[in-house]
Amino acid sequence: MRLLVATAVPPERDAVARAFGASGTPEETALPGVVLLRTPGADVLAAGVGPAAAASATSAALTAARLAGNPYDLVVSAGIGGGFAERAPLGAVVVADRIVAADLGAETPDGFVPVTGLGFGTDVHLPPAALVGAAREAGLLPGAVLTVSTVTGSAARAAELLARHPSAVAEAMEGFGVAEAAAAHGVPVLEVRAVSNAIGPRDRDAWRIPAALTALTSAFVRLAPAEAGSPFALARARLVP
Ligand SMILES: O=C(O)c1cccc(C(=O)CC[C@H]2O[C@@H](n3cnc4c(=O)[nH]cnc43)[C@H](O)[C@@H]2O)c1
Repeated sequence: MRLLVATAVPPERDAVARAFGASGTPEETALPGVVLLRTPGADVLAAGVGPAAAASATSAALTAARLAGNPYDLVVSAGIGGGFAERAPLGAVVVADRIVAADLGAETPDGFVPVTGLGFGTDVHLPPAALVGAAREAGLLPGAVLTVSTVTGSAARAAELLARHPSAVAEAMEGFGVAEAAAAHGVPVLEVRAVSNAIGPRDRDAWRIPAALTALTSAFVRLAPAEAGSPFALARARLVP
């Protein structure tokens, strides 16, 4: 199973790498357009914050692997995220059954129109149901995960997003970019987010980042061991003939 995990910042990257047995300072490999941390179970990258950086670095990694004759089987967008209150509490880990570009579109006098309503592209990617099911069995909470370029900072904006996406459990800033890159390469995608903060009025002091990073490591320990019966291995058996 060749697994690529795309995070935003180095603490998230290292939290994922720990689950794959990386300790100390794992070796970094610089490729054109991306730096990879190679661990025994996955290649992990820190792309920077936002969907553009995520898409760029993920695409660079996918291209390099394909050209080397060793393509990835699965790409996972991972990190911390905001959780919608009463759905995804602090410390919960969610898995996206829909990866949604929640603010890609146009504002009109009648409200937000998604990019698809303008006649362009797509605004949602669907991770394979088998993989979402395997993650649910491993204790992750499934639901739509919204990709936003601006962190939600008010109750009104949180309510607006929930009205448009009733199944949303969380928001973050990279998933859709990672998913666009994966789709362009024909590779399945998943998004995993550990909830560090509640979505709503901004209160940075209330973010629980260390606890979320610990929960992220623990979720990957459950998802990704090398044994044949692990969720990722089972998913690979279902996804890759
Ligand atoms: O300061 C630190 O130690 C630290 C460690 C790990 C991560 C961070 C970040 O600031 C990560 C930014 C990253 O987090 C996602 N995120 C988290 N909460 C939200 C949210 O409520 N709305 C949108 N995105 C959120 C996002 O994907 C950022 O890239 C700091």
